[in-house]
Amino acid sequence: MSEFDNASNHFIQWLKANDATISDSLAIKDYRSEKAGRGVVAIKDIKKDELLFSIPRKVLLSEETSQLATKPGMKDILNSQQGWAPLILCLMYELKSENSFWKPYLDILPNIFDTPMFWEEKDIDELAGTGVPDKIGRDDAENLFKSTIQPIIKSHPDVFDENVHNLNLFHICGSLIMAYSFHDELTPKPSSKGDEEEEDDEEEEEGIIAMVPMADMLNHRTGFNNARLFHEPEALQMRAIKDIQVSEQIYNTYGDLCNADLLRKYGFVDEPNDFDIVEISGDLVCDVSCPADVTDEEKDAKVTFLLEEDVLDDYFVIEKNGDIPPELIACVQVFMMSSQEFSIALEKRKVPKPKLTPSVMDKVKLILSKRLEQYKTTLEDDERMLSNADDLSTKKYSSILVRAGEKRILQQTLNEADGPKRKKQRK
Ligand SMILES: C[S@@+](CC[C@H](N)C(=O)[O-])C[C@H]1O[C@@H](n2cnc3c(N)ncnc32)[C@H](O)[C@@H]1O
Repeated sequence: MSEFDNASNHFIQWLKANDATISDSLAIKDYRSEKAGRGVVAIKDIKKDELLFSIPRKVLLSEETSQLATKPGMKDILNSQQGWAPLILCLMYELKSENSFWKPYLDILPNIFDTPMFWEEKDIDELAGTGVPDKIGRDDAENLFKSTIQPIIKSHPDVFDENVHNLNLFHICGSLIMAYSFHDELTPKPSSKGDEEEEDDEEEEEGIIAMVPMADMLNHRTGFNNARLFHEPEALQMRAIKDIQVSEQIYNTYGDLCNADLLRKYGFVDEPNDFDIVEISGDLVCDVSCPADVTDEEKDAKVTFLLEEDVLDDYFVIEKNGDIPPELIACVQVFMMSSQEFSIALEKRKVPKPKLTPSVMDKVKLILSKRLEQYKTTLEDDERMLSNADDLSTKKYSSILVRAGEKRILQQTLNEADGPKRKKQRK
């Protein structure tokens, strides 16, 4: 048996020895040939609602269960930290602890990732224009390490070794939490933490953030979700949500994610992906829509007004259906206003009803065209490269799929805008 399969078996035995139940209708499978690591496969037909496995909470790795919390002073430190910081500290500690309770689990987790966080500049450059580069957050992560994690590590040499518990390990743990963790809805966050100052939208979910061995062995494939994790009082239970045939892969869902987010968080993309979107920055909408002679003062006043009225955003999202968000239309209308019209709107504090008049439509089309110009290649270039996908590296292939997906939405929206019967906008 290969070392890879040995580690998987050891992990399953460890789970069972710690009161997890695992159906004999499934097995961990090596999907490395599909660049998907381990996954879970049905080895017998499975019926909808069937229990696939049940993981007792003592097996979850979190700030509630990690041995780190039992070290002098550590519980208070963990309780005082927000967001991912407590779990990052626990994971850093457990990963480097030879006698960790979770060793059979930690042994099967990766320490190399395909996410753009670890890409070289030249590879990230392939994503220019897409929603990915601005959200990689390498600097934010390193600031968290320097400002919060490293001081705790340095001031506790009895527990941590700053040469071992270093930035590299921090990045590994951050990536694991990004791609593997769950929110355990029924275990509340420790009480000393407010909900304020959360770092990321991931943290808005209820409950404590935890690593859930086995639940995180399921891969994701857009449109193929056939299992779901249920948070029961006694355990976390993965159940089939559809009939699953023998030899089919069992897929959890990581959410309704566009390819940009799948790549950024998980390092892979799906084709086709019905959840693809394209983002248009509020800045672009403002720059294109304001009259050429507008003063900076008036532009700022319009921006402030639209922000206060909750209409302007950092980004507007166009989904695959090509609907132009009504908020974007309203912003265009306000930016296009003359000084006099804007004074009246400001006085009445009234944002106009979104209406795609021909002049507004012209601006929207210009916004879409300018947005397309933000990419370094055309959609035709991308389609040509995708037709010779065998010649492409995985990074390049994923990047082209992300940018082509966005451009297709832009192009289709533009085509529809030019068409004789534009769909009625949703209100
Ligand atoms: C929650 S883990 C799933 C288990 C993982 N395959 C493993 O071997 O540890 C999430 C990671 O699995 C991989 N993955 C999941 N679904 C995938 C897919 N459809 N294609 C490629 N990789 C996938 C990605 O590396 C992702 O970051």
